Amino acid sequence: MYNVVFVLGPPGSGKGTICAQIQENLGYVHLSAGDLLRAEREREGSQFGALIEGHIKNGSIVPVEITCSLLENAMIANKEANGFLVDGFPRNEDNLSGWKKQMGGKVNEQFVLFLSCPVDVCIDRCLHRGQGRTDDNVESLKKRVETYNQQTFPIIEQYEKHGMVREVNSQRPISEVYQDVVEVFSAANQK
Ligand SMILES: Nc1ncnc2c1ncn2[C@@H]1O[C@H](COP(=O)(O)OP(=O)(O)O)[C@@H](O)[C@H]1O
Ligand SMILES: O=c1ccn([C@@H]2O[C@H](COP(=O)(O)OP(=O)(O)O)[C@@H](O)[C@H]2O)c(=O)[nH]1
Ligand SMILES: [Mg+2]
Repeated sequence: MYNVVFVLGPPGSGKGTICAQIQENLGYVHLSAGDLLRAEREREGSQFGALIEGHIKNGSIVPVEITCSLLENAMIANKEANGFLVDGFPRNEDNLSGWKKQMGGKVNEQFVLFLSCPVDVCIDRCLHRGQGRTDDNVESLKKRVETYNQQTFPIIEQYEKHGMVREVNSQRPISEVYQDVVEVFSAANQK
């Protein structure tokens, strides 16, 4: 059984930043669904490059079969990890049902780390992220936020109903956010 922590929050809430620090210090392996999709988009011979880029630019969600397989392959390649930080997934109902179908019997879902941050702050961070992403522009960001509000937040609410959500306010300096996140992990791993 793989231990899994889902890390969710609006675009720019700091998911990647916090996951990198957790990976560094707590032995979890960081799997960013967005990074895996961008790598697949660039992979020579991939049949999915154009489809992935279309969704990324449009702020819509790639079909779960593609994303989930990338995640599972990355988990298989890192069997020795204490657990996995699944960053930016599941983002909609299709993601959630596909994940349950493919991974249901293979994972122990520990909790959902929800980084909450006001949308205007998040958009501003993305516009200054400086990674040259094709979706860090005003037009794509508008669609990404809409997708987050309409499709991703309801997934967080579902997990909340099962008592699985740990919310941390990420509209604060990174060191303060990280401190609270470490406490969440400590509490979860004490059980
Ligand atoms: N707590 C924070 N305060 C200020 N800037 C932050 C904070 N966390 C992340 N950032 C910056 O905001 C941008 C988006 O962060 P990132 O981790 O890529 O977010 P996400 O993966 O949720 O989209 C990056 O440039 C990052 O350096
Ligand atoms: O499970 C996922 C994760 C990401 N994406 C796509 O990849 C984009 C960028 O996702 P990422 O998590 O990298 O963005 P972030 O929230 O970190 O800014 C999203 O808008 C989606 O189009 C997707 O389709 N499925
Ligand atoms: Mg990210």
